[in-house]
Amino acid sequence: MTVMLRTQGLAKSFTLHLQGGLRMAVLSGIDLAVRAGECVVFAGPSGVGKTTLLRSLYGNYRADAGAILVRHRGALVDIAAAAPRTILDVRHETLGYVSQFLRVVPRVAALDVVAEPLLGRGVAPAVAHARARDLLLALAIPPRLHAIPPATFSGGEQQRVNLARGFIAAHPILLLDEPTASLDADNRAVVIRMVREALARGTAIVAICHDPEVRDAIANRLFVMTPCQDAA
Ligand SMILES: Nc1ncnc2c1ncn2[C@@H]1O[C@H](COP(=O)(O)OP(=O)(O)OP(=O)(O)O)[C@@H](O)[C@H]1O
Repeated sequence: MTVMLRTQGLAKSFTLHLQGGLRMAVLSGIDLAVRAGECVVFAGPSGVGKTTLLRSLYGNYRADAGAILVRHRGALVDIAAAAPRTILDVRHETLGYVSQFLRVVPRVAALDVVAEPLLGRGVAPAVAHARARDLLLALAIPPRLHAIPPATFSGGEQQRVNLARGFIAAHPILLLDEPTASLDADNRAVVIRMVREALARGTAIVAICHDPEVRDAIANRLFVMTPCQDAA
């Protein structure tokens, strides 16, 4: 299958300004390849750099060295070297990210929060809202909550709104940060089904997932990380 995402020699360190500019190496020599229809889950001890790697893949952190190649409109774009405008373009069309927590926009109803990625692609509002409604219902968000801004929702409800928003645009590559952390068993099962359906459509998925049951259910492969050799 086509490689959708590949890193080559990726390195990332943080500069600790409050510690006199001390540099802390977190990632070095990371070579990762993820194919269409494959789910790779990061594994390794707490603090090894799983979140740092996921955020780097999304372009949130600037890499110190190496490449992050993403298949975008049939060509490979290096996220590590791309201009901000290009990164936004890649995120819009190709690279989705579902964080653990919903970034709540004040006064925007849950239904609109979920429909927004489709509306941004020019999908007709009736179609986008119908799809958003279906996803919210599948994730057990009842209709009475659809018109309410999610600011007051429970942690689990917010996470499910976030998942619905993350899955609605069917990005070819999806980065998932603890997609089931606040969910009960029924909703975990729904998320597992959504991930498997996305994989069957050919989506390439990279995930951080501490729940062993969910991990076993979605992972085709573990990417085992070990503490950076350069770390002090
Ligand atoms: N913005 C930052 N500035 C400075 N140090 C950071 C920053 N983000 C992460 N770190 C450090 O980088 C290391 C890796 O953190 P990261 O959150 O990537 O680990 P993780 O493997 O995701 O851990 P966990 O499984 O506990 O969530 C940690 O030592 C952390 O303190």
